[in-house]
Amino acid sequence: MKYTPPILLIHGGAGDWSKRDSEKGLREIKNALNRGYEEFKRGSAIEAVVEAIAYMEDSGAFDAGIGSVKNAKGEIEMDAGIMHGNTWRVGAVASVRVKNPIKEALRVMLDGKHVLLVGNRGEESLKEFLGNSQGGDTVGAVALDEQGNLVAGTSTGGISGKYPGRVGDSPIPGAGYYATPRVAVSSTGIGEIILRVLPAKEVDILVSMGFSIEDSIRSVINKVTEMFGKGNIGMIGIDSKGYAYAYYNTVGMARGVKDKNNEKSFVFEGEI
Ligand SMILES: NC(=O)C[C@H](N)C(=O)O
Repeated sequence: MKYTPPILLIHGGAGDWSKRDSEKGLREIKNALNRGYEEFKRGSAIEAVVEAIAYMEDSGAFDAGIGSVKNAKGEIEMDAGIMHGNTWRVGAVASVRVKNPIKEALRVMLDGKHVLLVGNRGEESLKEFLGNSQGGDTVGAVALDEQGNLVAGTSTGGISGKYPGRVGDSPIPGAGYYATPRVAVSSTGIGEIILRVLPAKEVDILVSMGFSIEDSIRSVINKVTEMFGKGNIGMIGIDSKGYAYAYYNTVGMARGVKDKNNEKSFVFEGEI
């Protein structure tokens, strides 16, 4: 459906939400949506995306920030990335242990020298928060502001029991997120599949060929389902005209959208 900028569309992960606290997930999606949307008053799509994701990292209801799942050694290692579509600027961090990985990713993007930094570089330790995982899922946000800025970001604790040092799709542009002058997209699901398919990049290619954001996201996810079966991917996306869409092949995906006149959020059925 078409929305009026400024628009914020977020997700709290695709997965089996029948086994999680979906009411809490939905409540926290609404809070994150409102927290991020506030930023449009003073900031741009960048601040809206970062603050919505930082809220979800701090919530504990999702597999990101303090809610991150643990690796095989019982430690938290998080990945995050952000991209500003209009300028192709991008910043990401992988295998970090900081309070808000999305803010670290933003620092990498604003610094501009590199795209992806790996490992801890002496930031605030998350040790005191270890063990807060409530089994939620990866978080992401996409936004289009009134100036036409398209921004996408994703943040995750990865996959429970992963090998130490494992990096998923979430900090990789074209996989866990992607933004161009045409679209902003965030993915969630099994990183080992998403890294093979690069669905966020594919959505931009399809939109550049003239397909709608809805058809593009649907066809990429249907392709993943054909190749790898169900239960492994969800995506949200927005285009430069304000068309927004969310789709997944899992049992649910926490998600929500907000503009001046609309606010919607769902975990299970519901059309963005
Ligand atoms: N739940 C997720 O979306 C996990 C994330 N895509 C990863 O594989 O690291």
